[in-house]
Amino acid sequence: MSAEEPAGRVPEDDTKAGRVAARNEPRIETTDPIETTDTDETTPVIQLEGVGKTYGTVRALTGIDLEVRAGEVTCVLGDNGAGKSTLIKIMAGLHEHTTGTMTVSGKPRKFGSPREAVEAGIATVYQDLALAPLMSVWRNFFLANEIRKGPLKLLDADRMKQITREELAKMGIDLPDVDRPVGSLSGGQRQCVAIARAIYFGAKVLILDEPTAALGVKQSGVVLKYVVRAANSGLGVVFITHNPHHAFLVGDHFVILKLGEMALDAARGEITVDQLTEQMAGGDELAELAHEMRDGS
Ligand SMILES: Nc1ncnc2c1ncn2[C@@H]1O[C@H](COP(=O)(O)OP(=O)(O)OP(=O)(O)O)[C@@H](O)[C@H]1O
Repeated sequence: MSAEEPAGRVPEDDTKAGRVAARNEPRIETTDPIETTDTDETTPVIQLEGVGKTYGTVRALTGIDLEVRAGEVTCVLGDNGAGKSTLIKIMAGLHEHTTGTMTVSGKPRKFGSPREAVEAGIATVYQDLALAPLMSVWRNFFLANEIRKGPLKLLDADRMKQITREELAKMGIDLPDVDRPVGSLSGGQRQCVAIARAIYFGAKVLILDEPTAALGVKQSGVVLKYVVRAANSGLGVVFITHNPHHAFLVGDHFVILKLGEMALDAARGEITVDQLTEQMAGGDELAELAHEMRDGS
C-alpha cells in the first residue's frame, strides 16, 4: 500500500479512483507478533487442475483450477449447491475427484480417506467443528493426540493443559480456564480453538468451512483475525464462504463457484469488494434479466 492511500478505506462510489483505492486496501492486519515460517513461494501446497466430480449422473464440479499457497488465504465463494462442499471433500479425503489432477506439495494425490489428507498436512475445520461439547477445552485440543506418561501411559493432564494455554495465548486467544467445557464457549471461540489445534498439530493447509456463517458481526471479526494469523504463521488457508465482505477482509485470492464451475478467479489486486459482491449476487444474470424485462415491457 502506498503512503497516500489510507488503510481501511472503502470506496464510496464506483469511480476509477475508488476502485483503485479498494484494490490497494490490505486485508485486515493483526497487531500481535506471531512466529512466521519460511515458506516455499513457488510450489503451491495444493494445486487443482481441471478437477471434476460426478455423483452418479450428477455433475457437481467441472474444470476446477485452484492454487493454495503457503501464507495466503484463498477464498472460495458460492451459493447453495455451487459445489463448495464437494471441493472441500476432495481436498479433505472424503471423496475422490473423477477428472483432473490434485497435486499436494508437488506430488499428484488422490486421498482414499480423511486420515491420508490429515497425514499430508491438510486440516479441515467443519462448520459443526467435531468438538466434544461436554469435554474441556484442553481435552478437545488434544483429542486423538493425547500426551501420556509413565509405564501405565496415564494422561499427562498438566502438560496438555499447559500446552493448550500456551498455544491459545500464542494465537492471542484469551481463554485462561482451559478446564471449561468447550460447549460453554461462544461459537467464535470454538472456531478459534479448532484453528489453533490445527496449527499446533502441524497442518500445512487449513480448510475452513464457512467459519463465520453462524456468527454475529463481532464474533465473525474475531474469527477472521485468526484466519489471517493462521496465514501469517505460514499455512495455506482455504476459506469457504458465501459472504464476499468477509472474504474481502482476509483474502489474497478469490474464486467464485457457480453450478460447479469457476465463475471468477481473481487475485486481490484484480478485483474490488463491490465487484466481488456483484459477481456473487449474479451481477451478469441480473443485468441480463433487467434487460429482458425492459425489452418485454
Ligand atoms: N452425495 C451426493 N450425491 C449426489 N449429488 C450430490 C451429492 N453431494 C452433492 N451433490 C450435488 O452436487 C452439487 C454440489 O453440491 P455441494 O454440496 O458441493 O454444494 P455447496 O456449494 O456446498 O452447497 P451448500 O452451500 O448448500 O452446502 C449439488 O447439485 C448437489 O445436489
